[in-house]
Amino acid sequence: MAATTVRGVVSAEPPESFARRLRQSLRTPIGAAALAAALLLAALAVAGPVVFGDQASKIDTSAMNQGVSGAHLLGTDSLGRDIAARVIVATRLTLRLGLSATAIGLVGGLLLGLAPSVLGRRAGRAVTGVVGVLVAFPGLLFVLFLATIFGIGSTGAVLAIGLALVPTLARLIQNLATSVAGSDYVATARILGVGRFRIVVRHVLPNIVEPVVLFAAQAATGSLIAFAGLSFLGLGVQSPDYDWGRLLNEGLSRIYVNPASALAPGVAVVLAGLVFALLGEAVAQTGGRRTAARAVPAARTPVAMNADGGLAQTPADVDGDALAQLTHLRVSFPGGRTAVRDVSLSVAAGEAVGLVGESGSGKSLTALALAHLVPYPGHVQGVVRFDGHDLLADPRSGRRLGAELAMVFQDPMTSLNPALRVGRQLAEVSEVHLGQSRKAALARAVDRLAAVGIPDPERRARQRPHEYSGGMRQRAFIGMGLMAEPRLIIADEPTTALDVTVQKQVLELLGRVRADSGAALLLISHDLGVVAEVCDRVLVMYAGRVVEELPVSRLFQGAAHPYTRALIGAIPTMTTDLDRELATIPGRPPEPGEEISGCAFATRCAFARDRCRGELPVLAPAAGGAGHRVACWYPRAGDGGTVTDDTDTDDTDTGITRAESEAVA
Ligand SMILES: Nc1ncnc2c1ncn2[C@@H]1O[C@H](COP(=O)(O)OP(=O)(O)OP(=O)(O)O)[C@@H](O)[C@H]1O
Repeated sequence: MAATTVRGVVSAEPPESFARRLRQSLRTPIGAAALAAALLLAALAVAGPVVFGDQASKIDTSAMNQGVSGAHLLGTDSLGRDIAARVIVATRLTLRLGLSATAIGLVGGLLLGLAPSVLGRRAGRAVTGVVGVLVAFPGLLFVLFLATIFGIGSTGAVLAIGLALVPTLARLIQNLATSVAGSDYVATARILGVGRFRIVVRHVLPNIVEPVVLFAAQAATGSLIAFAGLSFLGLGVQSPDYDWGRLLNEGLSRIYVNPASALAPGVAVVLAGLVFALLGEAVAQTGGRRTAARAVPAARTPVAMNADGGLAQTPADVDGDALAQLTHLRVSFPGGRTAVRDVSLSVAAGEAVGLVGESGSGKSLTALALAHLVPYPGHVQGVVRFDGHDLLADPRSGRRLGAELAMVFQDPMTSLNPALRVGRQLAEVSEVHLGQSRKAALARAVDRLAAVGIPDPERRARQRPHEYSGGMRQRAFIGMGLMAEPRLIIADEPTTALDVTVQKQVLELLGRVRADSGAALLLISHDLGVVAEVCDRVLVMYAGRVVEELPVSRLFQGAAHPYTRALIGAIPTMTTDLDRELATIPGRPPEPGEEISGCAFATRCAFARDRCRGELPVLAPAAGGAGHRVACWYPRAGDGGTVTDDTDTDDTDTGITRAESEAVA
């Protein structure tokens, strides 16, 4: 599966980097203003009650209800207390209550937001459903409802406002967590058998911290205003305590006598809200710069692990020698989209098998099924065996995969967790699977980084992925696979995102790793040249099915399926005429949901006849010899090359066709 990326708000950079960018943001005019205002507010909250406390509470019956004057900048209240002093003193309580409510909202939001990532699918869905219902409830009504339940007063108001924030923050965190959960590095952690809780703490949380901070700043503004509202209505802070909302309430009754008594606390609420908004803006600027430049993986949902409806396995389907085996694999998605149809393949210990085909042919899903990683709501049927264990029948056996299966993804940027040091990520494998101590695991990580050719591995182990080049990241990721003792490496287009020289280094590294470890390889690639260089055997997929399987030695000379030959014909060579358009296969492959009767390639095949359009060809031994199977009614034979429309001369050109061989039989 191509590592599709979308722009998003999830942090893809490490915390230090975020802190550095935040510092830069705070040096901009908006940032500097936000920082200065926040410091002033904090100073007022800390020093205000100490300096102005007495003046604010001193009753002076000789100066009641006075207007603005030199002695009383904002006038006095009905007991002769100085309103300016009271507004300053109220800063501490107002901020304390507002921030407490925000903290409650944040903690509740994190708990509910991360719960679906930690709980099983069913419980997770229930939590998501509850949050969905709560989000639909109008916020203000929710606050009033809760305030009534918890009772009038500061504590009740803090609880009411805090709890009313929970659904919105929980929904946001759920969305962020889901998008991080779809990243390659979380998939890797799953393959490694890392528990859900640990994945959330180590991989998800550090990567959502940035947008959560941003939304928390906005929530603080909201709770400040909500508090002022509740106190104004008499549901919040009660006498003799006072916050800005309460002062506003008291001042409003005298607004015609002394407008400043009502305006001052109102202005204080607005200004404090602005400070929070400015701080949020400064954080947003930080994120804005990052999101413009960076991309994060598209959301994927939790791993589907289901056995129901699997096709019956017959004893003949089990290959005793296979390390990994798929039998009658079918992967479908809701809406009748079947992406993989009846695929059977096996990889023997130490063998290198290539999986090729156009984009969308089902290669990645086939490999993901083997790694137990088909994304939800994908439905997997058939038999998936690894080292004799039936992974679908016993999902827990998938946990065993961690040490024995290494997966290399296309995009090295998304394979490693951007928030963790590379050494620590590698070390996690040994800690989880080999039970090594932190120190020993780190030493092994350094050793493995050296083994994959990372220069100065000790220093590099302390760095984060963004400090590595693309090729180095891919090497480090391969090194991660070597932390345990992999018996199978699944490499999904491991070189596509790299430039040509680095591609060669990574392929050589894979070859060396295989030679050293004896691991088998399932290599997914668009590039037949790469597959021919690295693999022993090739399977060609088209529209979710394997249409040809043959030894690599026969690929370029003996391919029998018109599709395989067309793929070969489309490879430019040194003799390709650069003045002519490159060869392509006309038409497009069918969509996973499309009804296909007969051969899926028939509409694009120059040799298709009526039988091809009406009857599905199954994989059957080809004339080429042992290990060569083809799903075509009229397979080609000969020297390979570009498929041309030679329908008229078909029988003489292609040698023995299956139709003829069947007729002979
Ligand atoms: N999560 C999903 N939901 C729905 N359809 C999906 C999902 N993942 C893959 N598919 C569909 O399944 C088909 C096969 O996808 P897959 O990624 O296996 O193809 P591929 O051969 O690996 O392609 P590529 O070379 O582009 O990675 C595609 O048509 C794709 O649209």
